[in-house]
Amino acid sequence: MEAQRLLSGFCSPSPIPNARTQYFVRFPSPSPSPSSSSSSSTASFGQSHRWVSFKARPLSTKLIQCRNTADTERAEVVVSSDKQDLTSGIRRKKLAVFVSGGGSNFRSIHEACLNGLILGDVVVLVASKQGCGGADYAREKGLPIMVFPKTKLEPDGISPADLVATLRGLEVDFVLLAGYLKLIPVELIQAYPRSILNIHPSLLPAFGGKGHYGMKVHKAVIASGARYTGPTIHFVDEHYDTGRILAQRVVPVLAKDTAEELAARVLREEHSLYVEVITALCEERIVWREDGVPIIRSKENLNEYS
Ligand SMILES: Nc1nc2c(c(=O)[nH]1)N[C@@H](CN(C=O)c1ccc(C(=O)N[C@@H](CCC(=O)O)C(=O)O)cc1)CN2
Ligand SMILES: NCC(=O)N[C@@H]1O[C@H](COP(=O)([O-])[O-])[C@@H](O)[C@H]1O
Repeated sequence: MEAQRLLSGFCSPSPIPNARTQYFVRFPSPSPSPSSSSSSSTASFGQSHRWVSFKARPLSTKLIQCRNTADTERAEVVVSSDKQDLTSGIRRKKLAVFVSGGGSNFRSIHEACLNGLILGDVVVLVASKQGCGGADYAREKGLPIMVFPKTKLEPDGISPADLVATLRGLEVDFVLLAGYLKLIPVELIQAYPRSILNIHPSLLPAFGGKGHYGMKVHKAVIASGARYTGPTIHFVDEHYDTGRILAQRVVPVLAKDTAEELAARVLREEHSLYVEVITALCEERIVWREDGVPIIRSKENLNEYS
């Protein structure tokens, strides 16, 4: 067995298993060979009042998870060599992104899919108008584009029924609104329950609803004297900005901020927050509390939520 490296890892099982708990360390299975033993083995653990420290022989440790089992007589420590191990067995998701403007969130999401951060792929862009930055980026990347809805200015736009049918035909798992400025129809809401997210540039429910979009939001925040703002990511229901809040991030409003300066500061946090949330969504780490509030389970520790 390779020289063991002391890897002081800690996990706080909750509830604390009793002293008789037997811990199992599960390593990624080595390349299959007739002699390879099972990848699980017991290991010696010190157990203090709240923490368990353990030795493990990591292949190349990046992530350690403490998983409680239903059986309080045993808790499992998963020493994983990389993210893939922790998401192995989870299917890559198909994403549809909806835009109306510049598309910087769309670009950020697409890049995170390409670089492996997000366990998913953008399979279609839906734009409210052909002539927007998001559509330009999709054309540059060779992504399919649909225009929705059909309007006088966009006669090639499709109907709600065709939108749903096309997304279903593409086997889209999640719909991500990223600066989309039209009302999502009830047909799509019903076809994709708990599967449509939107990002809004204020801390909802403040500064949300009809008429609250883009720079209008930042101007209203500054005019109100609010000292804090920030992006909100929420599930989409039939009305503007009233769906269940999933994630928020606080951004300071500075005394001499212009709306443009504030918008830029919030947008940077949007890019980071949306990629983090979509990563969790595609890794099936969204959990719905009994009161209907969605929360995100930590990747590193299955007992932590945000
Ligand atoms: N069913 C839903 N559809 C949409 C939601 C939602 O929560 N439920 N979110 C919006 C995005 N959004 C805020 O995050 C938002 C976008 C646009 C408006 C708005 O007032 N739009 C104007 C039209 C603007 C235009 O066409 O240029 C309007 O309806 O009069 C408010 C909030 C996306 N869809
Ligand atoms: N109410 C919806 C709304 O105002 N959305 C906002 O539009 C901008 C789109 O930027 P992007 O096109 O560069 O991603 C983003 O700031 C997003 O929060």
